[in-house]
Order: sequence, then C-alpha cells, then structure tokens
Amino acid sequence: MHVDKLPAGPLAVPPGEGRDPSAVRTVVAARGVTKTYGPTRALSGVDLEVRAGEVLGLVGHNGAGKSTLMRVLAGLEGCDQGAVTVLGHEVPGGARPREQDFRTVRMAYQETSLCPDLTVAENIWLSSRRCLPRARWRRAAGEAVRRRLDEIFPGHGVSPRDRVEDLTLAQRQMVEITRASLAEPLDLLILDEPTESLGPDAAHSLYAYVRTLTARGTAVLLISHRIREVLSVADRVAVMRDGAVAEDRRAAGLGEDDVLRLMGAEVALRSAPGRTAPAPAADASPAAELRDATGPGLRGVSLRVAKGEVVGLAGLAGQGQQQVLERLWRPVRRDTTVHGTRAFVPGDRQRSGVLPLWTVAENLIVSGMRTLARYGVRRTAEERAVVLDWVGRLAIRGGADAAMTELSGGNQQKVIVARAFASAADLVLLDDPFRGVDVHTKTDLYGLIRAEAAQGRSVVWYSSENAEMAHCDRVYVFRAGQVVAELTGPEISEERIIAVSFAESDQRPAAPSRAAANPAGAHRHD
Ligand SMILES: Nc1ncnc2c1ncn2[C@@H]1O[C@H](COP(=O)(O)OP(=O)(O)OP(=O)(O)O)[C@@H](O)[C@H]1O
Repeated sequence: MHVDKLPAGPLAVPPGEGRDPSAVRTVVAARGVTKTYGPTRALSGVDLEVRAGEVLGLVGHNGAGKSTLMRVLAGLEGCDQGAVTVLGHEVPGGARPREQDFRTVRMAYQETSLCPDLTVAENIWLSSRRCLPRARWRRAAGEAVRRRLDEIFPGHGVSPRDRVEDLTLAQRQMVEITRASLAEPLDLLILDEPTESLGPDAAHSLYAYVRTLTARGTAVLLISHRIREVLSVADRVAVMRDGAVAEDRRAAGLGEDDVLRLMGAEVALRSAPGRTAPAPAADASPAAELRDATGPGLRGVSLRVAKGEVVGLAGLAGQGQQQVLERLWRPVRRDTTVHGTRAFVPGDRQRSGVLPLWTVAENLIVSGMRTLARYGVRRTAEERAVVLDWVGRLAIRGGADAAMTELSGGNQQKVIVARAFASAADLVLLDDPFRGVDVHTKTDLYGLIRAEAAQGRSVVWYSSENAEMAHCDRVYVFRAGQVVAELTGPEISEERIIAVSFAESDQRPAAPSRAAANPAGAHRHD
C-alpha cells in the first residue's frame, strides 16, 4: 500500500482565518478510537481530524490521554477499537500499524527519544536513515541536523559530534524536535510539549518554523499545558477530557480562560493568590546561606534562606541558579552552610528523577522510609498510609501500585514532587519542577509549598516561569552568575523580574556552564 502524497508546493490557502475546512485535505483522522492498558482506559472513543496546513492545539489535564492519542496517530501503537486513517489509508482497531503507512507522520517526544550514549549525528542517522545517503552516513547525518538546527534554532550551540548526554535539557529538546522534522515529505509533525524545556527565544524560533511548515502544507499537532502559547500559534484547539476529545473549536476568539473552562478547570484557580502568610522575620533562624560564593558559573553570590521561607531563584535560564541549587545540595565548600536535611526535586526526570522499574509507591517513599522506620525496621503500614495520602492529595492518576512507566509525564512529575515533601527534609530544593504539570495540579502544588513552609520547612525554588515567583517570600534575580536584585513581598512581580533580568549590564557574562545541578539521586539526608 502506498502512502498518498500531498500536492507539491505550498497550499494555495493560508492557514488559519478564512479557510474553508471542507476544502482542506485531512491528513490524519481518528474515529471512535479506544485504547486500554490493563485496567486503565487511556482513550475512550476519540474523534479527531488533523488537516493539511493547520496547527491544531491539543490541551487537557495530566493523564487525559494526549500522549497516548499521539502515539496512536503516529502509528507507534495500534488502537483497540475504532480506526485511524492516514491520508486515506485506514488502520482499523486491533490491527498492527504498518510503518510504511505512517512514514510521513513524525513526532517529537515530551521525554526525548534520543539515545544518550550516541552523538547527535548518530541519533539522527538512526531515526532518519531513509532520508540520508548510506555512504559517509555520519557526515551526511551531521550536515542534515546542523542545517535544520540552524534553520529552527539559530544560536543553538549544538555540534553534531556532541554526545547527547552532554547536552543541556534545552539542547536535547532542540535536537529531538529537529530529529522529528527531518522527514521528506512531512505531512504531520506532532510536538508533545515542545517548549517545556526551551527558553523564550528558542520557543519563539520554533513557532516561527512551525508557521513556515504549515505554509508548505504540513500539519502540526501541538500538545501543551501553556494555553497562551497554544492560542498564539494554533488555528484550532481540541480539548481532551478523560480519554476523549470533549471540545474542538477554532482558536480565533478564544481566550485563555475560555480554554481553561473547556478543560473543566476552575478559572479562579489559575490566578491563585501567591504568598498569603506574612514572610518569616528577617531574624528567623537560618536554614541555609551562601557567602560570596564563587566558582564555575557563580561570581560572588550571597543569599540566605530562613526557616519556613520560600526563596525563589529567578532570571533567564543558565545564569547561576542551578549552581546555587548544587551548592545547597552538596554544601562541601566553606562559603555554603546548610542546617538540617535536604531533598531535591529535579526538573529533568529522565536523568535523575524517576526509578522507572519501581512502582509509584516505591518511588514515592524511597526518601521517607528511613525516617518512618523504628529501630532500623521499616514500618510498611505507615509507609503505605503516607503513600496513599500523597497519591490522593496530588490525584496521581494510575494509583500507588502502577509502575512509573505506566504514568503520564505529568503524573510522574507529581510523584517526584511528592517524594520530596513526603520525606522529612528541612530544606527542599526545587529545580524547575513543574514542567509538564497541568495548570490545575500546579495550583495545588503551589498551595502545598506554602503549607509546608508554614510548617517550618524551607524551600529554594528555581523556576523558568517568572509568574511562579509570586509564591515566594524572597526572590533573588540572577544574571551572569551574580545576584542582580533581591525582591521581597510586594516587590516580587513578573514585570520586575523581567526588567531586572534584561537590564543593561556593563559586566561581562560569566563563562557559560553546561553542568546543571544533576544529583545522582533525588534526595539526600544527612
Ligand atoms: N504504557 C502505559 N501503560 C499503562 N498505562 C498507561 C501507559 N501509557 C499511558 N497510560 C495511562 O493512560 C492514561 C493517559 O496517559 P497519557 O500519557 O496519554 O496522558 P497525557 O494527557 O499525555 O498526560 P500528561 O499531560 O501528564 O503528559 C494515564 O492514566 C496513564 O497512566
């Protein structure tokens, strides 16, 4: 069976406004698609169409079924019932998708699909060898990826010879997206939360590229929890709830609150108040301190964290925030003091967050079981109670006994956050921990951080989303390895942080450091 090709050249009809949907070709369609994993019904009767030359935004809560649907639309998994049609070729439920039917559908994964031990060029060869010559394949793959990286992400800083494990999270994401785009022809590009690890410039470049793709007739399916972003780029928005597409609307005229309402979220939650309790007094007992800390990526940083205080590390990505977290996690130098025990929540769950072969319960309790034990003997009933409490509090879909790999990305991240707070750590270090977490759960987690601080725990929180800093008592804004502003209480605002982050500086930037804080385990108790 041959895959139909789209007509060569750009479509006559520009994407978005004024297009007659019936005149535009359907690239991929799902009809009544269901998919179950053991007892979990991930998809229950999905109907969806993706049309040539459009950007379709797909939104929904963690575990709503978005990634599962994408895997089915990309032919990576078959569905149980219903049918998927790719350019007119139907794959019925129960049938195994044939690779050749889905050759022009590519997907960039939320958790990148790259092999960390191989170089960028080798990864590209593995996934795109059909489009590359066999002779001198390494060179051909290297050139192809470099050209496409330059086109999508100018200034990416990636060499085809770099090993993937040496790249930053953002660079890995860029390579993942580039890898997916390297099909010829490309009828549908699926982007699963593509900007969660990218900075604003890279995200902007990506969406500019998306527009050049759709102008050529490629369809783009964009999954994201960043509703504003979806609305800025999508022609149409589909909302998933509980394994089905509950709404399918034109994006024009929709606002962020409209989409949240369609998702079933309380709009009031999105703008949940930040800090409500009074900030700890300046003379509150100290939990941690850095005194003129200098070293790779840091140039004389001084900061303090009081007991019961939530301290934010803000500024553009890579300005020294991760190095501060690293110092606090491993306070081996004289310039750093930490009182009590600590827990670390990594944002990069692929590298250091998840124990994939363990269950949710095991992942969640691994840091807390020592504290719960009596005379060195584990108390399994108490452990179970703690696990069930957290699974309930954070609505971890899948339950305590699911394997971590069975959970959606956002639900895995919830487990990692719960693990830190379920431990007895005095200081919790958060490294941009809410990537891929839906807006409703994020709001719950902000409340959790405040509640834990009120109990006397201290939190140091790096976030790439400036708006999250409103939940902190004190915010240190970083630029080029230095603290350029310390904001407290009402001074903390997104606008202020952005203004300080971008303010002109006559200081030369610190040497860029690739080494992000990346503790081998997720928690440490001294
Ligand atoms: N391989 C699997 N084995 C078992 N259950 C799975 C598997 N993959 C997904 N599920 C379950 O299917 C449901 C839908 O998961 P999916 O990853 O599609 O959600 P999602 O909408 O993409 O969530 P997120 O926003 O968190 O990424 C979840 O309950 C998840 O636990």
